[in-house]
Parts: sequence; C-alpha cells; structure tokens
Amino acid sequence: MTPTRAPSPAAALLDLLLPRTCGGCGAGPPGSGGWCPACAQDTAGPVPVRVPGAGRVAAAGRYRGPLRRAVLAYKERGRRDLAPDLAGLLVGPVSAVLAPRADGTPDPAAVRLVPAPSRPSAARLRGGDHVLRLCRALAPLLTAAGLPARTDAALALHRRARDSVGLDGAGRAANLASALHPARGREPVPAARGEAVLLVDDVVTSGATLRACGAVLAASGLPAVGAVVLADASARRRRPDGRL
Ligand SMILES: O=P(O)(O)OC[C@H]1O[C@H](OP(=O)(O)OP(=O)(O)O)[C@H](O)[C@@H]1O
Repeated sequence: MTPTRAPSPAAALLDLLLPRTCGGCGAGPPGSGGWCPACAQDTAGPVPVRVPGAGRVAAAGRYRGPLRRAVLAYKERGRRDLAPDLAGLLVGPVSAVLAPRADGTPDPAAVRLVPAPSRPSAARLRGGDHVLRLCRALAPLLTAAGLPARTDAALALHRRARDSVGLDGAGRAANLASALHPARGREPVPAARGEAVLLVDDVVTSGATLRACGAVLAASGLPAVGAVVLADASARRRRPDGRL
C-alpha cells in the first residue's frame, strides 16, 4: 500500500480540535468505542484465521466494510486518532489467541506485544509506525483488563526493503526473508516466566509477514504463541498490482 504524505503539524492539530467521526463510515460523532452503532455491529470479532506456521491467529474481523475503511483511514489517510478505537477491537482477538489450551499449557501471566515492522520510508510518510502505535494503545487496555502487557518493537526492516506491492505470497516471503531482522542496538530481552509473546499486525493476507516475523523472533529466542491482526484479508485475492 502506498501511503499519502503525513499531514502537516497544523493539520494534525486540527485533527485534535475537530469533533471525531466514526472510524468505519466517517459519519459523526461516533458512539462508544469510536464507532457509530451500525459500524460497531459490523466490526464485532474475533475471527480465527488459519495461517500455517504462525501459531494461533485471530482477527478483529474480515477485511471489508467499515473495518476495511477504518484500517485504510488509520494507515493511509492520516486518521491516527483511530488508534485507541482499533486497539479496542484487538482485546477480543488477544483473549482468543491466549485462551486455555487442551495440552495443559498454563495461562499466560503477561503478554509482550511485538509489532510487525513497517518499512522506514513508509513509516515516515505515515507520520510514524502505525502498528507500533496500535500496540502502544492496546497494551494499557489489556493491562486494565487484568493481563499485564507491554510493547516491544523487537523487529525491524532494512531501509532497503522493497515495497511488497505487486509481489505474490512467495515473493513477499522472499522480500521479508532478506529484509527483516531483530531491532538493532539492543539484545533481545528474553520472555519472563509466564509471559506470552504475541505478534501484532494490521492485516493478514498470504501470512508471509506473520511467518517471517515469527521465524526471526524464534531465532532471537522469543518464540511467539501466535498473532492478532485487525483484519483478515486471507480470503481476498490481491489485484494484479498487488493491492487489496
Ligand atoms: O499476509 P501478507 O501477505 O504478508 O500481507 C500482510 C502484510 O501486507 C501489508 O503490508 P505491506 O508489506 O504491503 O507493507 P505496507 O506497510 O506498505 O502496507 C500489511 O500491512 C501486512 O503487514
């Protein structure tokens, strides 16, 4: 996806001052949780997503309708104010991924949220890393709900990582394999006893991103139990230009 340039400081200030509108349809003002009642109905998750090799994966909903519009508005159209509302949609998927297992694995006592990283150039154009911002909004919600959570930007993409637009699943996997690495400048902090590591991303399509991130985390001694994403686009076909 190609982001539009981040709004100027004046425009960002205006965003803060103007009444907020519904994340799904843009009509305002929104109801509780940042959504109008109709869109809230349509964004109710969680939905399990099958991503072989990525552990348990759950999404807040399918990549369509109000949720798709909200993700695009948040990611590409400068609606950074939607971070708390979108983070709120991830609380259910986190519970689903961490739900008790039949094999007797103990329930996690805490969770570490690892954002799937953006290309540095894309993050600059978007006015910051949108998935990292999402994690930072989600962590306090989980903590308030009784599951201590923190964000760990443990992964990064090389500056020269190419835009994956136009690549199929295999091409995306190859692009990521050469570009994804543990964040520089610090040793990975091992998971504390009882701490579950969870990947977070905005959208899952082929699953290449979640698998690649999971592989780098595991190689750093931080295996993830699974992932949560805002929207499941795995049933959609990318257009010939690679866009959804
Ligand atoms: O399941 P997958 O096939 O890996 O697709 C999902 C990934 O695709 C998008 O990122 P993209 O690589 O297009 O970068 P972007 O941040 O520029 O959108 C999206 O943000 C996910 O990270």
